[in-house]
Amino acid sequence: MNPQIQHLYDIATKPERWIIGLMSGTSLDGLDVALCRISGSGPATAVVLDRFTTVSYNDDFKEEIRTIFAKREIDFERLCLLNPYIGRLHGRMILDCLHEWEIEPDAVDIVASHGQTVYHAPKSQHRHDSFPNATLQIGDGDHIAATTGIITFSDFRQKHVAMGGEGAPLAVYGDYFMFSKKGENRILLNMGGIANFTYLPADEDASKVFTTDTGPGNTLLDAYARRLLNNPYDEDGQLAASGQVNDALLDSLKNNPFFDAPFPKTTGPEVFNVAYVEEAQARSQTSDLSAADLMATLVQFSANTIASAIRRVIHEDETHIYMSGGGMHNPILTGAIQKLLPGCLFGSTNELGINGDAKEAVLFAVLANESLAGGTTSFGDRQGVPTISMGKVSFPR
Ligand SMILES: Nc1ncnc2c1ncn2[C@@H]1O[C@H](COP(=O)(O)OP(=O)(O)OP(=O)(O)O)[C@@H](O)[C@H]1O
Ligand SMILES: CC(=O)N[C@H]1[C@@H]2OC[C@@H](O2)[C@@H](O)[C@@H]1O[C@H](C)C(=O)O
Repeated sequence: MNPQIQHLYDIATKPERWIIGLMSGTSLDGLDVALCRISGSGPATAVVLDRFTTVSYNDDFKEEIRTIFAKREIDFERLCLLNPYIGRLHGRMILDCLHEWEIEPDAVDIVASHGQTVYHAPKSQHRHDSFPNATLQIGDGDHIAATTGIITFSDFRQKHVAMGGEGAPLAVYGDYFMFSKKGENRILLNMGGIANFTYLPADEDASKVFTTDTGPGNTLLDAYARRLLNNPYDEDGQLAASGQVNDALLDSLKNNPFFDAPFPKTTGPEVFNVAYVEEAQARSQTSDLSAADLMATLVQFSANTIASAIRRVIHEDETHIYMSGGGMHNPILTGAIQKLLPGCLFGSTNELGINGDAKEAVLFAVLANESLAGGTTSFGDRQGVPTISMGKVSFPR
């Protein structure tokens, strides 16, 4: 037997695994690195988030990714070059984190890497009948494994697509395993570039849980913060707070079939981008709106679409909503959502033991753990939540 297979088997049978989860999201702010100690599997999964940091990307690198990100036409050579480049960069970032934490790489059992999404194309978006749902993440796992010497799981989304899903959202699996609670209806709301929520019913029935994207979270806010403020984001929603919501533009922004489509569904910055806003402005004759009013309207757009999606599944007051993702730090956004859902109890996943900024990186650690040591939970026979094991294995040598 290849000794690396034996090593993988030994990891799968350990009572506790050290797994580093990595997420590089649509906000392109940096690489989230979550060192987790995980025992058990399925609903018995227990996660201790031992260390967490976000390693910021420098401006040149962000610009480099933006040249190929969420665009229909790109420099194909750049895409090809960035695939190994990002893998190696993420590998080096892991080693730097471990050095800082004074942890030897061989103490870590597995790296679980999401990679960088460069294009997301569910059928509802690409509309080519003869092609399946599609999504593409780069930053190849072989390069992470070779750079760190740690067995790496990567490219988690393709199995979901292979089983008829859209490749996202995958949060349903991790949220169910980590945060489901008998007797309490829960909503886990993540506000990254794109917002999504997971519904966890009080009866803990796996065949009812799902996660759906709701539309933009911060992606439009960030795009306009770059344009209007020359900042990566509108810190604490300060610009938005100084403006007034424009109802004509808000209505025009909400005019998209994505919002009425059934759950679960996914989207991305391929749809919700500056061109989308400019078209909505042209339709509503609001192209000369002030920077502050535009930002206020964009925040309200995210808040309205998040709240109305959640309202479609909550039937009782006092549903607990646990927030995560960078949007939870924007008080104008969270304030608007709370106003739209007055009966709900708001908190963050920090209260459930997982730092909200780390939740998505932890998810990939949990998915790798499940592929190694679980795989027995059935999510029923439903579209969008296939019962699957995800991630491709890269050995270091
Ligand atoms: N203090 C703050 N005020 C306003 N916005 C903030 C603040 N802190 C973080 N954010 C927002 O959070 C974003 C980062 O969020 P996060 O890291 O969750 O996104 P992501 O993981 O890249 O996205 P996705 O989940 O869509 O892949 C920033 O770009 C910014 O918009
Ligand atoms: C294709 C892709 O990268 N989608 C991301 C993105 O960021 C948020 C939202 O859009 C979600 O669908 C997904 O990530 C999370 C981790 C998920 O799959 O659950």
